[in-house]
Amino acid sequence: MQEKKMMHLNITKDQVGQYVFLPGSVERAAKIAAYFDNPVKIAHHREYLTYTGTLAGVPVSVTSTGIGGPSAAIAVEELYECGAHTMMRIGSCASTSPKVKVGDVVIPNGAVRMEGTGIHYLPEEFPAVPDYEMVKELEAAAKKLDIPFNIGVTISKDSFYTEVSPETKPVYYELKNKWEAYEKGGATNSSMECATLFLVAASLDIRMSSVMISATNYKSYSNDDKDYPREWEDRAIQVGIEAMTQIIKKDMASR
Ligand SMILES: O=P(O)(O)O[C@H]1O[C@H](CO)[C@@H](O)[C@H]1O
Ligand SMILES: O=c1cc[nH]c(=O)[nH]1
Repeated sequence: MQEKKMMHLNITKDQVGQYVFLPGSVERAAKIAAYFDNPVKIAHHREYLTYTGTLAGVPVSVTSTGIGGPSAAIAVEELYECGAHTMMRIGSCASTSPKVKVGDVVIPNGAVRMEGTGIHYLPEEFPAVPDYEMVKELEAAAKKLDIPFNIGVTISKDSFYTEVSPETKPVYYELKNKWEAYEKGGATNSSMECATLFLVAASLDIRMSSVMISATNYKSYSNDDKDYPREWEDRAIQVGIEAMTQIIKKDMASR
């Protein structure tokens, strides 16, 4: 009988590793795969581009998740069904604090749930947090590579332009108050998938974390592609690859 192929990712169980990187963008998936040994393109269906290779001799994969929680949740569910148990978002984010400069690496230790997919998994009072051991490995990797980093609360929102230009939106009164409150609460950055990923992972009892590159300086938004700091993306990728390699090695040693 032909093996089941997942409906959205177009992958089968034997085609992916148990350790998976989750960038938002398709382009970043290819960049991450370039760090694997023997990367092979597995499938590209909708926003989901998957490569599999090895790190420390163990099969690893990367799957792009597209933009936002709904598509990211689908990726995690289908990868989990194919056997993955340890996943890491390698993303980009916006700084919401003077503590985070453009090009800094950000490692979330919790996420504001300004998103809708997570409520389909766990009630609103449940915290969206990454796996603690993975956060520690990411911190160690950033220190080892001497890359400037911030560990802090990330804001996960379902909409891009309500943060970039909130004053143009009918519910500005609410957006303004919320963003001010998040900043006062010490949130250091924002992006669009972390809370969902942390909550879906909690509901499946698998490990999830995130490492991101700050694409903006505090309060200096630009939606002009020429201002996007692609040259810094490799920093987040390097930290993620190093941390995942150490996680794999520790897992192998404790078997
Ligand atoms: O660069 P990625 O990983 O896609 O992350 C960020 O970029 C997209 C918005 O431009 C959202 O997906 C946001 O989370
Ligand atoms: O400005 C940005 C950059 C990345 N991700 C976001 O959500 N916003």
